[in-house]
Amino acid sequence: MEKADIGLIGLGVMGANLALNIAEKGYRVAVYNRTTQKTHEFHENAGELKDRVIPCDTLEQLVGSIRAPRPIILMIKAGDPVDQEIKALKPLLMRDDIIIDAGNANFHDTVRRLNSLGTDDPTFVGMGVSGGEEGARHGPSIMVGGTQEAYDRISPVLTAIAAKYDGDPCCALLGPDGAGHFVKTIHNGIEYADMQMIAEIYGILRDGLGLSAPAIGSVFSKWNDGPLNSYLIEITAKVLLAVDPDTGKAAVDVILDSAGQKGTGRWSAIEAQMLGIPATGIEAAVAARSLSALKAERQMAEKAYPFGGTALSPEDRARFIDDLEQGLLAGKIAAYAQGFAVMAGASKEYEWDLPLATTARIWRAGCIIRSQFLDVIAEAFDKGSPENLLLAPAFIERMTKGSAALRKVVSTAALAGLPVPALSSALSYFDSYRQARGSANLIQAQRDFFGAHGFKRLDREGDFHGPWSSDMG
Ligand SMILES: NC(=O)C1=CN([C@@H]2O[C@H](COP(=O)(O)OP(=O)(O)OC[C@H]3O[C@@H](n4cnc5c(N)ncnc54)[C@H](OP(=O)(O)O)[C@@H]3O)[C@@H](O)[C@H]2O)C=CC1
Ligand SMILES: O=C(CO)[C@H](O)[C@H](O)COP(=O)(O)O
Repeated sequence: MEKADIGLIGLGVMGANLALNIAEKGYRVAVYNRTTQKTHEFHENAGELKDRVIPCDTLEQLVGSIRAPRPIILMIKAGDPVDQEIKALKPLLMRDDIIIDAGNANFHDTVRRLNSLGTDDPTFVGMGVSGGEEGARHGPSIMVGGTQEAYDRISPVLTAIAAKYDGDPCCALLGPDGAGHFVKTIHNGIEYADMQMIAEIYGILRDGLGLSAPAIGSVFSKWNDGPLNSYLIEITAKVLLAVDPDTGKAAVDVILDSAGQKGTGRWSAIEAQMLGIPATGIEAAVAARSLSALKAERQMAEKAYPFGGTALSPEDRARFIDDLEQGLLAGKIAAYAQGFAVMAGASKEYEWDLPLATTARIWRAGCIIRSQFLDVIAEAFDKGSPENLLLAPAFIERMTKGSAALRKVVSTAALAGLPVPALSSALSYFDSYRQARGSANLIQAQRDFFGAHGFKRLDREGDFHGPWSSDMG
């Protein structure tokens, strides 16, 4: 039997669709899944692509079915299963073979896995893949971390299966070792912030303006034709317009208001903190999901503190809805600026030389946060390396207009008692960032008072202590 060009382990949601995508692009793919029955069901259901799929019951069979040197994609649950699979594969593979971990790995694990391989072990590549089920099947965004040599060997198949934006594949080598998985993690952190801000706007429209789900769906649908145009806004409109077949109610109205999370958003916030880069939108979004999971406590708290806010009655409803659109755009700009700042910080810290314009370009199609807005970000990085996207000329005008709307949205929501943690964090980030003289001089004074930590002065060089003593009245 003709050997396969590539192997793939893990036929879950992502792996099965990625395997079909690979086969559709003309490659023969050998597949293996821990639960063997799934492998055969997958093969049986592969339709006209069946002839390009080689189902394997064992890892030995999988390795034997691929033409050497073998690229093997792991698309399984992140964490310990990846270590177990690498351990089982290693003795079966040669030095020139490549194991590609395409799951949502923590980049520290990727670096550790790479460092644990000896010179005679196979090559290891950490690869972030975004786009969910549909993206995996028809074209995801692919963020690769590894050596140029390994990338050159696997890029023909990766660029073939990746999403295309204006004909360009949304796939790139972003740096060595953990760079690809780091960028995917921050992609997800931005995804969290984007989704949270959209949810907050939905909350204002539902609880503040009293709009029904389909009416809110129509608002998002209209916004998708404007500057907010993006996959997330598009699916938000579709979700809000969908009907639950069992009850006839809006589908969104029968869903429990507790958000799940698998780790990448939290890792983004942790890495931002470790690097000392403010990423308040991502942090607020992660915390909001955690708070949403405290359903029982929230029910008790609502009894203890009955809703005291007032429902919104903006004199000009249409104008307020315009403010919501512009405010959401401003919040989104701040969140993306933070995400890119975290990547710039990591690039410096780990000497990755991350290509930020390329990163924005490969996010324009295929991934969950895809939008034309990323084209503007790519151009901003092409024109220079702004310290922060908020300083890029293309965003100054947008933010000047958008921040005024965001201020109205946040203040109106706060007075009405409606929670807007990510939107308000974006506004505070913007206000703090554009304030040349902040209030941290007082914090420095306090630190010096209680811990003799010292401070710098505005009017001379050096380290100083203040004129305070503990018995000061
Ligand atoms: N779903 C999504 O939208 C996206 C997911 N990802 C990432 O892709 C990876 C796969 O996700 P997804 O396809 O959604 O997950 P699924 O839950 O659909 O599938 C999980 C796969 O992992 C396998 N697996 C689980 N535990 C082990 C183990 N201990 N040893 C070997 N194999 C194991 C499962 O095998 P079995 O059938 O035997 O249980 C199955 O093939 C994850 O890292 C995920 O974070 C990345 C981008 C988007
Ligand atoms: O990587 C993804 C999208 O880009 C996955 O869908 C991931 O599971 C999303 O994260 P979470 O489950 O924490 O919401």
